[in-house]
Amino acid sequence: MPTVTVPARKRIAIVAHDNKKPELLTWVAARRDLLAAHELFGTGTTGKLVAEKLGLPVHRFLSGPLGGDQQIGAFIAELKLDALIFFWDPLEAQPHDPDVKALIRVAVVWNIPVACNEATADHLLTSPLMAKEYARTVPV
Ligand SMILES: O=C(CO)COP(=O)(O)O
Repeated sequence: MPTVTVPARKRIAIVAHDNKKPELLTWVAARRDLLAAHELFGTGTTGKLVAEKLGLPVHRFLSGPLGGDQQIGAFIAELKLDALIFFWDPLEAQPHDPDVKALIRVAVVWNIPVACNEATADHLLTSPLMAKEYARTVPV
C-alpha cells in the first residue's frame, strides 16, 4: 500500500453536532496550547464557535447540514486533512445523517485518525505522532 508523509503541524478538522457543541468547546478550551500548534478546520457553526473560544484561526467550511461534512470528506480524500475530531450525537437523529456516515466512512477509507468522543480525542491529541512527521498508509 502506498503511503503519504503527514506533516508535523497537522491539519485537524473539528466538528460537533449541536447537542455536543458545549462539550466540544469545553474540551478545546482546556487544550488550547496543544491545538495552537496545528492548523484547524471546522464545519460552519462549529468552526466559528471554536475560533471565538480559542482566539485562533479556523478555516471554515459550510455548515454540516448544508454540505460542510461533504466538503471535509472531499478534503480528506484529497490528502488535505490529517485528523478528524467529530463529536457526533449518538442520541439524536440528524437530517443529514447520510453525510455524517459518509464523512466517517471516508475518514476510515483514507486512514486518518478519527476521534468521536473526548477520551479518544485526548489520546489522539497527545499521541507522539501529533508532534512529528510520519508515514500514513493510504488506499491509492
Ligand atoms: O452538522 C454538523 C456535522 O454533521 C456540524 O455542522 P455545524 O458545525 O455547522 O453545526
